[in-house]
Amino acid sequence: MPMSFLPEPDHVHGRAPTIGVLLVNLGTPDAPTPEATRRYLAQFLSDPRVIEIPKAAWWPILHGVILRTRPAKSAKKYASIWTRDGSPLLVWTKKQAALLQGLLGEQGHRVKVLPAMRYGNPSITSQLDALRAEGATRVLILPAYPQYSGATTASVVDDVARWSLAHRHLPEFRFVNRYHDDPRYIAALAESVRAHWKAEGRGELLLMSFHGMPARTLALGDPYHCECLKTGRLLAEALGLSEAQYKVSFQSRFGKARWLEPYTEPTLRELAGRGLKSVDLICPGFSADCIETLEEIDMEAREAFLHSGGQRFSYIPCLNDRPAHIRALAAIATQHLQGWPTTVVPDQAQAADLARQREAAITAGASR
Ligand SMILES: C=CC1=C(C)c2cc3[nH]c(cc4nc(cc5[nH]c(cc1n2)c(C)c5CCC(=O)O)C(CCC(=O)O)=C4C)c(C)c3C=C
Ligand SMILES: [Fe+2]
Ligand SMILES: [Fe+2]
Repeated sequence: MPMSFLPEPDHVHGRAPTIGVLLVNLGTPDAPTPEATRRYLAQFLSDPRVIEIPKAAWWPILHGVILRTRPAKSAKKYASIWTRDGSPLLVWTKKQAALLQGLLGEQGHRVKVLPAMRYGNPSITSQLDALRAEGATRVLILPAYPQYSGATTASVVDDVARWSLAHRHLPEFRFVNRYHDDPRYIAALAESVRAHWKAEGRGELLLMSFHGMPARTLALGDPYHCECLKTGRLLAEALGLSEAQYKVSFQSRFGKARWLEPYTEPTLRELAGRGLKSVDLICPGFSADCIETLEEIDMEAREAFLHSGGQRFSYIPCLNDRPAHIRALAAIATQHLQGWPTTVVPDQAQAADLARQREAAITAGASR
């Protein structure tokens, strides 16, 4: 614990309390350059939730090898997907936050929704500061990870806890741990697949590729693998697919250890080798397109499939800003906001008026 806490903002009497929602995703470099990518990877890969290797063993590898070689390679990949407005992951997360605030507002919930990144910017800390400056007394943390994992969801909780360590008057926090089997999320995925099939035609198989994790995390009790499989099964059911018509795989292996299997790219090669000509690929665990989907899947995995005998590779984009996705997020947020006074609060004069009317109605009722 620190010896003292950061100064509190001046108390404002009678200010309507603000309710904040923080939509958090993983994070991304500030620019597609080796320097910015190095800063981002250094923060990301120093997180003990992400790399579960004792610091004494990991530090020399991270600083001596990985941060000397990977930033330049990753920066090139980032450059290949960068947009005029910046990194796709950040662009989508900002858009989702704005749309979510708009939809919740239309539904009568007055909340302030801000985007945040676990690594890089805008940081969770800076956005919690911003909410605090606006007088937020309650904050719902909504990690944009449908499937819970220690590396992602729990790491967001760690960061919120770190921010809390520096403050005296804490807002009330709530956390969404998962929504991997939420019917509205599954329906949004199914709708996106059907729309894609309608526009682009339908492949022989739907491959559902999730971000991987070290295989040992499953044995250690991480529910991630199980939740990915359940999302896959529910999506297949929603689409009426038989077991032969879909498959779940795991991508983005990092390091030399075994990760969750089957691996996406070898699976695609194998399927092509066995004569599969046409595949549709969706990444249901990513709520926004990012380097892992746009580069690793839609460029690298596509090439691997087509070079192994496949003829048609059709990538189904992430849910991004699709209306059904925003509706799902709004429904999930609303469920977790229950009991908090999000509905538009009348000002004090109006409130007094309403109270008088109510009083009069009760008196009138009693005298009848
Ligand atoms: C969606 C869930 C994710 C899990 C689970 C996850 C675990 C995990 N990731 C790494 C290493 C890297 N991931 C990288 C990028 C990245 N990862 C996720 C999501 C999950 N990661 C996203 C959304 C992104 C995209 C970021 C972007 O800017 O677009 C990267 C960086 C890219 C690269 O250099 O390849 C690394 C590294 C580990 C080790 C891990 C589990 C322990
Ligand atoms: Fe990752
Ligand atoms: Fe990757």
